[in-house]
Amino acid sequence: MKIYIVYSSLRGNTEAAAFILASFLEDLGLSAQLVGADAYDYEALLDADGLAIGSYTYGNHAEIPEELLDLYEDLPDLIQANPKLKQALAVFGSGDRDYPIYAKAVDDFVEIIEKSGGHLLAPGVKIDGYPDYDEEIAGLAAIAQAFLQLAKENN
Ligand SMILES: Cc1cc2nc3c(=O)[nH]c(=O)nc-3n(C[C@H](O)[C@H](O)[C@H](O)COP(=O)(O)O)c2cc1C
Repeated sequence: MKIYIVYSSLRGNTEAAAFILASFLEDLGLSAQLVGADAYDYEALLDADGLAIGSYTYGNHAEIPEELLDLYEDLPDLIQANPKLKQALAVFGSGDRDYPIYAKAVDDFVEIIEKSGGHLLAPGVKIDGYPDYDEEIAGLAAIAQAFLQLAKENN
């Protein structure tokens, strides 16, 4: 099962979450390819079996960072073009609870996936700063478990 984790991280918090997710997947016998937003490749995702998106929240209006906008805009097409990926999507990302709108990029990615007919394997995971709260780690673990479940169903 080819799972891609496409993420962006300015200060390392979302990156840490991406690494944690990748290590959970590995522990379950699944392999994940970590892809920084700058190396995002539409063509590669046409062949993917799963995609986890990691996005921090930025800007004056709790925005998706610019480097992830291509992926955001491509998602409706990708979901239509790759039926495997359509069934195997997940979202996580770091924010800061002190901002008026917390980790909205996670909500935005969840929304575009659902609007495009994509299936989220597990609820979006919002992470306050560095991923160290139990519920955040549990959310990432739930994503990994859901990928494992899917891999079993498809075998
Ligand atoms: C200019 C600026 C704007 C931000 N706006 C938000 C925001 O609206 N909502 C939020 O939850 N976090 C906001 N943050 C906080 C970051 O999302 C937070 O620091 C996060 O941990 C960064 O993740 P990273 O380490 O993966 O880059 C903002 C940070 C900066 C510097």
